[in-house]
Amino acid sequence: MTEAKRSRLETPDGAMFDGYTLPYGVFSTAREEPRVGAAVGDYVIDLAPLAAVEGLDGGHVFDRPSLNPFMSLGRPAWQAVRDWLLELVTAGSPSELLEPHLVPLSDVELHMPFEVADYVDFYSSRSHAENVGKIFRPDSPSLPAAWRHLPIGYHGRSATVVPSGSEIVRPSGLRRSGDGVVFGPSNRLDIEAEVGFVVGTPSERGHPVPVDDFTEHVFGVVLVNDWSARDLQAFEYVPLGPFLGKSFATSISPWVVPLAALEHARIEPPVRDPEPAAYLAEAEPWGLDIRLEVEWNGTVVSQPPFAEMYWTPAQQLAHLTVNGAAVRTGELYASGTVSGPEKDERGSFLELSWNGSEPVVLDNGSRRSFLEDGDTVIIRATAPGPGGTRLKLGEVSGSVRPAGDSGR
Ligand SMILES: O=C(O)/C=C/C(=O)CC(=O)CC(=O)O
Ligand SMILES: [Ca+2]
Ligand SMILES: [Mg+2]
Repeated sequence: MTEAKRSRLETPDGAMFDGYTLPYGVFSTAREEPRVGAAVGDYVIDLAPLAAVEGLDGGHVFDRPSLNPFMSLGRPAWQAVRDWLLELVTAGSPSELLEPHLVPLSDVELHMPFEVADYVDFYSSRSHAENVGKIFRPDSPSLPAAWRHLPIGYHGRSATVVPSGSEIVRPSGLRRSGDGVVFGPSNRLDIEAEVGFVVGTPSERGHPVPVDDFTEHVFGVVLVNDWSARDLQAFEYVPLGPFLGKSFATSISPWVVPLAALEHARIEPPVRDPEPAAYLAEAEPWGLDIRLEVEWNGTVVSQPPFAEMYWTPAQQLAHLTVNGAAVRTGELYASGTVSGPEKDERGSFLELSWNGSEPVVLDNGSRRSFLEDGDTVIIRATAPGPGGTRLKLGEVSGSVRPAGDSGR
C-alpha cells in the first residue's frame, strides 16, 4: 500500500473525516432525494453526478437511497471506486472536477446507510463476558463453557436498527420486582459500545465462508450502540438469550468506513488458548487497533480498546456460516460489547457502575448508574491510518425519551 498523498481538500483537525477514510453514507438535501455520498473533510461528495460526469462503470448504484446496490457489486468494484476517490481527493487532480459535487455536511440530512438484512450480535470481549458473568451469575464460572472455543452470539432484530440521532424511547416490559413480577418502563436502561461489520457480498446457503475470505464479503465498519434494558433482559433471557431486552433499538453510525481504510489498524489479536478449531484458524488474523470513546451527557466515561477483542470479525463471519447459514448483502454483525481490563475501558454502564453499586460521576457532578430520560450518549472511534496518522471513524449518538413517548 502506498502512503496516502496529502489531501487537496481542507481537512482541519476538527473536521469530521480526513481524505483517506472516505466513508460512504446516504444523504439528502432540501432539494434532492436520498442518495449515496462519500465524506471528506466537512463535505459530502455527491457520487452519482460525479460518477456520471466521469463515466465511471456502474456509477448508477450511487443514485439510490441505500448502499446495498453498491455493496452487492463485490470487492473489485469497491476497490475501483475507492482508488478513483483517493485519486480525486489527493493533490494533483483538477479541482473543477470535484468542487461542483461537494455539499457541506452541515447542509445535509443523513439517513440509514444501508438496508439491514439480518442483525447478529457477538460477545467476543473477554473482559465484558467475565464482568457480566460475575454480575449476573456470581455462583458460576465467569466465562461460559463454550466461550474460548467459539465466538458466542445471538440473532437480533434488523427492523429496529436505527441511524445515529434517532431518539430511543425507554422500553417497557416484564421484570422482577421483590418477590413478584411487574410490567413497566425499564429502570436499568444501558448502552453497549460495539463495532459492527457490514456484509457486501452475499454467501450461498450450504457454503460456509472460509475464515480467510473475510475481505471478499465484508464491505465496511460502523459504530454500534446496542441499547439494552438490563432488568427486562435478566428476567426473560434464560435459557434462549436476549429478546425484548435488546430488540427495541440498536443505533449505528451513518458513515460506513470501508474495510480497506483499516489496513493500517490491523494487529495480532490476544493469544487464544486453546488453539481455535481449524475453521477458525486465520492465516493473517484480523485483530484491529480501534479505540472507542463513550461520552455520557458530555463527559467521556470510558475508552474501550477493540484491540483486546478475543475473536476477530473474520472468525465471527466464519463461525456464523459454518453450519451452512447464508449471509445477504446488508447483514450487520456486531462485535459484542467492547470492554478492556481497566475500569475506564468498560463498554457498558452495567459494568462501569458495577450494576449500580459504584455510580459514575459526570463532570457536572451528577451521578449515574443507568440511563435517565433526556440523557445523551455518543460513541466515537479512531484507528491508525497511513504514515502514523489517526483516522476518525465517525460517531453514533442517541438520546433517551420517556417511556410511551413516540416523539410524534
Ligand atoms: O452475559 C450476559 O448475561 C449478557 C451479556 C450481554 O448482554 C451482552 C451482549 O449483548 C453481547 C455483547 O454485546 O457482548
Ligand atoms: Ca450487544
Ligand atoms: Mg439492540
